[in-house]
Amino acid sequence: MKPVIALTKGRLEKQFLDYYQSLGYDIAPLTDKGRKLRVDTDDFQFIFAKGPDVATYVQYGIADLGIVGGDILAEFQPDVFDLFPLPFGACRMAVATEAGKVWSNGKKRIASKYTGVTKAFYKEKGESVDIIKLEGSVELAPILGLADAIVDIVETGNTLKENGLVVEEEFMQFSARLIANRSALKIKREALKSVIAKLNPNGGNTHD
Ligand SMILES: Nc1ncnc2c1ncn2[C@@H]1O[C@H](COP(=O)(O)OP(=O)(O)OP(=O)(O)O)[C@@H](O)[C@H]1O
Ligand SMILES: O=P(O)(O)OC[C@H]1O[C@H](OP(=O)(O)OP(=O)(O)O)[C@H](O)[C@@H]1O
Repeated sequence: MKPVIALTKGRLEKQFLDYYQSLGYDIAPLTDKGRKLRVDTDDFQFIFAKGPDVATYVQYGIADLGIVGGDILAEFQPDVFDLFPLPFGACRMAVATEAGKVWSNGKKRIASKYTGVTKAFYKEKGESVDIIKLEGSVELAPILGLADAIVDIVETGNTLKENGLVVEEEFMQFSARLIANRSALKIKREALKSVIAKLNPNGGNTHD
């Protein structure tokens, strides 16, 4: 049985494919897959899913390995083994507000896709806030008056800038990560060891 890798669809998928190709793997079966969500290559079976679902497939052992953003691990804290960072998908978690925002004395309203991270961040600060969950385009919330600020990931800063927002505080840094199912690491140790080493940007020194 080939190892099963769950890959986050979209942005990380594209960046992973470049990385995977740079390691000498043939990416043709993965780029020519059409709408298929499960693809076999000579080395692996790949499944394509949204980030939080990648973590779920790995946690439940459907996938042996997963490629997922560190932001997803911070938000959902799945029970998986976090092997090592991969050299793509770099971004930061930040609080952002409208430029020149004047804070009132009331309880702040914070909009975010990352409600778990947001809650933990303000708890650590000892500040009580109202958190509003959004699914995307969170930069709209302060502009339209839904929230005082957002907590979101920032890469280039272009989305904030083009929407008149500025970073107030950055508090976490992420990249894509290789994660593994905990029991697969033990049971399929021999089969997984060499592929994990091959996917390791540091040449396999991290996990034995
Ligand atoms: N601007 C960004 N720069 C770098 N990494 C990002 C950026 N946006 C997202 N990521 C990373 O890529 C992962 C997947 O993001 P992506 O935008 O492809 O999916 P998504 O957030 O589910 O959005 P969508 O609903 O549009 O698919 C995130 O979990 C994060 O780790
Ligand atoms: O700093 P930047 O390089 O501009 O990147 C940051 C943007 O990228 C992500 O959004 P995404 O494109 O995933 O869309 P979403 O709003 O639907 O989550 C994130 O939520 C920011 O909006």
